[in-house]
Formats: sequence, structure tokens, C-alpha cells
Amino acid sequence: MKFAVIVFPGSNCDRDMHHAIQEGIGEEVHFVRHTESDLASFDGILLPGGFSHGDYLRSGAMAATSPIISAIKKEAEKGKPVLGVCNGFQVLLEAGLLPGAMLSNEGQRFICRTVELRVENTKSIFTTSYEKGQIIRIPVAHGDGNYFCDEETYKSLKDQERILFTYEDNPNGSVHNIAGISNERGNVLGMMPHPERAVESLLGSDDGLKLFQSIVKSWRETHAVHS
Ligand SMILES: NC(=O)CC[C@H](N)C(=O)O
Repeated sequence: MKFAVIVFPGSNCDRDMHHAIQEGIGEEVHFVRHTESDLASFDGILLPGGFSHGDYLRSGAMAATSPIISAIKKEAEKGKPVLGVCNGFQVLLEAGLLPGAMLSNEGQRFICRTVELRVENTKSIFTTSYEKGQIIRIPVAHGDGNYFCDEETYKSLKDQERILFTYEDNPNGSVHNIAGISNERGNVLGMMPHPERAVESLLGSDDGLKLFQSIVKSWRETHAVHS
């Protein structure tokens, strides 16, 4: 499977994401600049964390106007997996690929620590390798991680099983403890915690690996070569 890691000015987790794919799960991965406009040759698209355009206006707001965004939308419409982590999640929200908005953390502090997440749904292409209800340890590092949506949106997220991860001990004030949500079709995921920083137990946790493995597993199932 061939992945693209999108690099915006101010991305700072792009290399971690590249490492997670190349060394963590052994798949092909390339950096693609925000100024590019074609992602047709890629099977999966990864938006990394960071401070794109210095978080000016709102986190992710300026990156959401990059040329690459229309390419991401085009590939997402084809059903390709798109994962936005932290600032990547903020960009997906600002670009309208996911519902809701990101507010400053409750308490106005930048939080950088490992948190516990509950895997809420294992039917998603992003979570099939986990157990439902499994508690996983994944780092967070953000100032604007307080996810908000109105009750009507929450109800549809819940009813359509689009809340994939919740916080066990909500660190940022996110509504209903939401840590990660998917789009209606299920091929776009945004999450604040960083699975790409949890791919080696020696560095604290390898609980993020299963997320990337799930993507590859689902992709292989739908792209199986029948002889
Ligand atoms: N690690 C990150 O992606 C940081 C996200 C973001 N710019 C914030 O601090 O809210």
C-alpha cells in the first residue's frame, strides 16, 4: 500500500508519520507538499500534526485553503482512507471533511502526555485490529484539542457509530469525551491523539500500530488479487 504524508509549512509530525508507516508497518510512504494538486497515485493519505501556518487565524484554517485540499477531497470521494492526526484533524475540520470544530483546551494549557483511549467501534477500516472497548495508550500534544459539535451532530455521530475513540480521562474538555471521529462513509478519520508516536513499546507504547495495520488490512481485503 502506498501512503502520502502531506507536509504543510509548520507540520512537525510528518517525519514521525513517515517513520510509523515505513518502519512501523513496513509500507511504502512519500512526503507530498501542500502545494501539490494530485494524489491519484496514492492509496492512503495522512495529514500529520504540527502548527501549520503557525496556527494563525485558527488551527488548520489556512492549511485548509492549500491546493492539496481539493486533491484530498477528490481521493476521499473515491473512498480512499484519509487520516488526520492532531493538526491534521484540525485541517480536516476546517476543510469541511469532518463535522464540528476545535476549541482551545479547557484550562487554556498546552497538554503533552500519554492518555488512555477507549476504542468505541471496531467495524471501521481504521480500527478492525483492535478489540471493542479496548483501552489503548496514545500520546496527546495540543493546545487546541477541545472538540466541539452541537447535540444534533453528536447524535448523528453516535447513531452512525462514527465516534471511534473516546478519552478515558478527558484532558481537554472535548464534548462527550470525543477523541476521534469519522465521516459518514467511514473512510476519513480525524483524531487528536498521535498513533504515529505509539509504534514502539520501547518508547512507551505500540498501541498506535494496530490503527495503521487496520488500514492496510482493509485495503488488502478490497484490493485482493484473485487468480
Ligand atoms: N501536535 C499538534 O498537531 C499540535 C496541534 C495544534 N496546532 C495545537 O496545538 O492545537
